[in-house]
Amino acid sequence: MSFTKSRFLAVGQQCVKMASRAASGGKLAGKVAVVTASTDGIGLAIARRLGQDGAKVVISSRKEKNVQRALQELQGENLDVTGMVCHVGKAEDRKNLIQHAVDKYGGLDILVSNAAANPAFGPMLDTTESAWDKIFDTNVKAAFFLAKDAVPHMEKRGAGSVVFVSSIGGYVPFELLGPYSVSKTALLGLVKAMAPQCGRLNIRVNGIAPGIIKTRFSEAIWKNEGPLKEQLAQIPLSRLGEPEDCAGPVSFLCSDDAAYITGETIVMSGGMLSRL
Ligand SMILES: NC(=O)c1ccc[n+]([C@@H]2O[C@H](COP(=O)([O-])OP(=O)(O)OC[C@H]3O[C@@H](n4cnc5c(N)ncnc54)[C@H](O)[C@@H]3O)[C@@H](O)[C@H]2O)c1
Repeated sequence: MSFTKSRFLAVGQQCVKMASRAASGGKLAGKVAVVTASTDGIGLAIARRLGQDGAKVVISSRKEKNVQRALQELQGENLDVTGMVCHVGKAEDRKNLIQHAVDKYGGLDILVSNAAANPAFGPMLDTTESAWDKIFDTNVKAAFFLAKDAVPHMEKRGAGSVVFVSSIGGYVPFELLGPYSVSKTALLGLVKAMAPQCGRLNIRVNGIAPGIIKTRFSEAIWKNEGPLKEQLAQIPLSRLGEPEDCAGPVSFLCSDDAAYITGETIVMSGGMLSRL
């Protein structure tokens, strides 16, 4: 089957599933979720899916115009969403984002930490200290401190779910994305480090590790025939991932279906990780 035809069929199946999810009221009904960097790509798909599954969702990104565009799009789909600007590297923005969810919707049940920076592409030993700091401040430090701000509100609800967006690069580093890959390895550790203390508060902490997903981040691969062919040869499912391939597993992790899952990271790479 051609790539386009299989994608067409996958989209059709997704539409059928969306209709049945809406009809059932949604497995996240009554939950309040915050998703960072959610005006585009994987974050937007996650926000949309949590909303389709019944959650009230607070979206965010660094630019007001992107927040407004995404809000219009999601509200146009009849989803219960609000949004605000949040640069996750700024402590005040992180606190305001969590507080916005509590003020607007009365509490917080779900946090998806999706924002990531990647200013350095090239050999590991060419990494500058400022690039290293930016990557680790955004991808690791901000992710932890946002979760730390969220936990007391989840504790008040008696339960909660935190999901960190890592990468298959966290398991097997991409050679030319060294510091980024190490930051994603740190998130695998953060999931495990937070799970015990949070578990005693009935707050579950998990992660996802996407493979190559078709977003702006990976366009150097999918917009060029050579690299695309090379990568597809390593993916048993013979296609790149779509943002929606990440969204379903996140919704599952945040739902009661995953009530006994914590400290884990789910890989969605079309089988690629098993080949690396
Ligand atoms: N696309 C892929 O192939 C892929 C694979 C594995 C993991 N991921 C991860 O998925 C997540 C989403 O990536 P994506 O592919 O949708 O595209 P992306 O890389 O464009 O998403 C990252 C988002 O984070 C935002 N961001 C960066 N710094 C920020 C900050 N300080 N505050 C708030 N937002 C900030 C960016 O504006 C961008 O929208 C990232 O964590 C990325 O590392 C992506």
